[in-house]
Amino acid sequence: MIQNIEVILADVPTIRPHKLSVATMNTQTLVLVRVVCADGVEGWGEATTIGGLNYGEESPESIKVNIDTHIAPLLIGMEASQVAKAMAKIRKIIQGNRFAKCAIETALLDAQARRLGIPLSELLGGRVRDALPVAWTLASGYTAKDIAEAETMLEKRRHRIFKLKIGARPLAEDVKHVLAIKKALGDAVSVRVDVNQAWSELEAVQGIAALEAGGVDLIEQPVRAENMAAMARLAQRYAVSIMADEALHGPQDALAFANASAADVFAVKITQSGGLIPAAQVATVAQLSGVSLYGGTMLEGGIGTAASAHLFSTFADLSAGTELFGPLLLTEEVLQTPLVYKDFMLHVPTGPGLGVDIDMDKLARLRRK
Ligand SMILES: O=C(O)C[C@H]1C=CC(=O)O1
Ligand SMILES: [Mn+2]
Repeated sequence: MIQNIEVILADVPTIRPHKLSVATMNTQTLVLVRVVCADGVEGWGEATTIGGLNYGEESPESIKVNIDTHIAPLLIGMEASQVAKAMAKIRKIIQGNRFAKCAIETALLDAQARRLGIPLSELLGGRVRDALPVAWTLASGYTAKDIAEAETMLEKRRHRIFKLKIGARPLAEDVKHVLAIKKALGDAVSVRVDVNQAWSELEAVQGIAALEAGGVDLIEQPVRAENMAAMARLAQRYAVSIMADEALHGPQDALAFANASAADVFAVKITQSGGLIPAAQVATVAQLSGVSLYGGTMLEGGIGTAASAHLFSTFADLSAGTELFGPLLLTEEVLQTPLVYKDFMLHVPTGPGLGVDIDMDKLARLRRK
């Protein structure tokens, strides 16, 4: 039986300012959900977002209020092992709130996998790989700093795929910045850009042409999420891969995008999709439609990152890799044992459930009072 649901906010400084076209992050607010069951089993989930309300329509504070006030009371007393039944009730009664739903579903699935003594990946259909390629985002705002950061990552054998955040500055400046980094890092390295919706279609036409010619591999969400028609025109116009991110709010959007041939790659995010199961459906739609997959992040800490890793380990195709580096952007680790990043890969935990555990003393110090 589901006995208690607690939502914890913890503000953790980032290792350096992280500059996106929609926000500059100096801290990340972890939104953690703890579900306690009557049989003594506990599950954890995460609903972390980026930049308060700058990126998505749920804020850390709204997620906490909505779970505490509207979602938890619907679940208390329900059978904890019947995760699908619990989630069907929430999805029927509660509109929107995909991040909140994701955290709840993750915690219930974590608890159930622990109960069964199996890794979460096995409850999600079974892993086909034990380690995931993991990109790093260069977003200091300075070209020379970004190049030095990338070189350190290459030396440490931590990352060899780099995503650059652009769209805040004039197009010509952004193009110059990206091409300077690509030139410095060379052909053995994959350089990608994320515009976070900042360009008009005309800017995208001009920007993508220059970036493609300079050897950039992938263009993420160049135009507004709502503008599926522009995404389709860009995807058809250019050979370089066009990826949808903010446009995908679950399986229904994925189906519309696939039907419109509006992206070459989908960034699958468990929170944006509304949970692990809907995120798996987004991946299924992609695979049935010939769209490639990328494992996305909302820069979550260890819980959300582990949950995402378990799901992405089950994807038959993961040709664009992942960006599950969230915990590495933070100055504080909330897990008892950190996730393993080695030889350009994130290793998927092997223990029961998420296979990671919260350091409760650490969290007690970090949590918002
Ligand atoms: O992809 C996004 O839009 C959000 C996020 C993921 C990595 C990163 O640096 O920012
Ligand atoms: Mn993105």
